[in-house]
Amino acid sequence: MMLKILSGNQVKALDAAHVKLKRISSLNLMECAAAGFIDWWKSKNFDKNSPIYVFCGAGNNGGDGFAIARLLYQSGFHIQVYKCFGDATRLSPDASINFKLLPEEIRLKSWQEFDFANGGILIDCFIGVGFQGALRTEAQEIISSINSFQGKVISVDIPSGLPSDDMLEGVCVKADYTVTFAFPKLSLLFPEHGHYTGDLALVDIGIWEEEYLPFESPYFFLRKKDISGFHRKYSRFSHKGDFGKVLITAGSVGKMGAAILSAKSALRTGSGLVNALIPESERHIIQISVPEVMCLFDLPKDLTGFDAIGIGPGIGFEKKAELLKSLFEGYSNPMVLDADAITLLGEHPELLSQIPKGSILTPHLKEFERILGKTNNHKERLGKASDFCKKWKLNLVIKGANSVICLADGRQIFNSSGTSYMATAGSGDVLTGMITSFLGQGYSPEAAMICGVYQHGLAGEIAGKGKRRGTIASDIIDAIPETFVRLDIS
Ligand SMILES: NC(=O)C1=CN([C@@H]2O[C@H](COP(=O)(O)OP(=O)(O)OC[C@H]3O[C@@H](n4cnc5c(N)ncnc54)[C@H](O)[C@@H]3O)[C@@H](O)[C@H]2O)[C@@H](O)CC1
Ligand SMILES: Nc1ncnc2c1ncn2[C@@H]1O[C@H](COP(=O)(O)OP(=O)(O)O)[C@@H](O)[C@H]1O
Ligand SMILES: [K+]
Repeated sequence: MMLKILSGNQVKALDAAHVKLKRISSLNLMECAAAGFIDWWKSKNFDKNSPIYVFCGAGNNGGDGFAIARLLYQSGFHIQVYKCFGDATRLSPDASINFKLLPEEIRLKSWQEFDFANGGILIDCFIGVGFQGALRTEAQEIISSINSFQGKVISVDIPSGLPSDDMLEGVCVKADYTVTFAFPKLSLLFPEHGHYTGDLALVDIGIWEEEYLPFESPYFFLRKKDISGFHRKYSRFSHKGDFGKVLITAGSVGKMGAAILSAKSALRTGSGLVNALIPESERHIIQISVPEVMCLFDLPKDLTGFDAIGIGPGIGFEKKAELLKSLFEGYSNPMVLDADAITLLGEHPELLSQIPKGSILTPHLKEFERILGKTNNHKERLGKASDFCKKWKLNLVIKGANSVICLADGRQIFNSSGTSYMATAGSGDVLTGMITSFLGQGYSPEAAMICGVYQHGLAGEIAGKGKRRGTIASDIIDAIPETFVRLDIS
């Protein structure tokens, strides 16, 4: 089971059902959230001498803030709590109890008394998923002031002012870190909001995935623990035929790197046999750099012997629409379409209906526009992707941070692995090779995308750890085998 991403409106009902099931109080759950935050805090090793300012609203997000302030105070940190509400405001019941539990020494001052030129750490517990309507004037002022703070800002559950399921319209807190509870709120995964959310951490507050079952949502969050269930098991007697024979159609004059990267990635992901369809004039470069790959110079008449086909990286455009057509005519199993193949589909929409059902298209945002048209934002993009997948019975991987796997049945799965060090030429070619390889090993399109996308991100993390912005696509390939080790996949 994968973690469901619910809407902000569903959170109250989820919490209420959880509290009932576990026979605890909502106050216990708030304490659990605060304790989870403290665990994350400890993992960060923030400077013990740094002053900490906790900005609290009157709702349960503020309640989290009071509890966090108490726990940090007990651990010896220098805390001051600031209230973002007037004296006459009634606190939510749990916030009120946590307010009363605050030690006398760190009792509240009003946010207006705070000098935003201060340094240190500001914990933003002003507004959480209970944000509704348009921000009131004072709230706008508070948020703009928080954004003028010179130190680090940590938002609890969600940056205050960011709607949990929609695009930001007004102002919201710009956080360096967002520590969110139970599941990532949908809007935290939109690229447009990256500037506001900062680094994202997910804190488990003890709600099991089964407890999400009664709640409808097409969105899921893919984590490390989900991956092994999608993998095939091999036996001692497995032979190379069991690991699949794939065809990678990639590269052209001047772009043979794309073919090398995709083909090598397929091998490193476990394919038994990798054939590359390339221009004959370019054979030396690939045969020298990846001797394990066999080269073809013309599309074979019979394609049925291939367990999977991946097409697109660096193929160029000359006569390639015809190539796509021939592939679609000669092959009826799901294939992987990337890069130039996607651009060609944008120019030849009449080909969309001929793509084998269940195939996987892996566009980055620009390529996405070429087949699905312009979108104003990620929310709209997800909607268009869902309609497209259902209409054509195809799957999409919308690439980027938190790549989204869009399935033909409408489910959309956000990936959690990866690093910005992967924003480097050729890393998409690596993904094409990996997904094609899993498809060829007999994985369903869903399993191939899930394992491919997650492990691609994990390989990027492994490669990026030591090489940071010096990471190149070949480093990601070199790290693929280590991903099987980390996931304990034999
Ligand atoms: N038992 C629970 O329900 C739990 C809730 N938790 C926390 O509770 C939060 C949700 O709490 P609530 O539902 O009380 O809501 P919030 O505390 O997120 O939001 C309500 C507060 O925001 C203000 N606000 C809302 N819309 C506004 C607007 N347009 N302009 C200005 N101010 C506005 C309200 O006046 C109120 O003070 C979560 O984000 C999470 O941080 C966690 O403690 C986990 C357990
Ligand atoms: N900031 C990021 N965080 C995580 N992954 C990223 C990030 N930027 C890029 N990636 C990943 O790197 C790959 C880039 O693919 P693509 O844009 O096709 O590159 P190229 O065309 O150079 O091969 C995608 O899989 C994408 O998810
Ligand atoms: K907040």
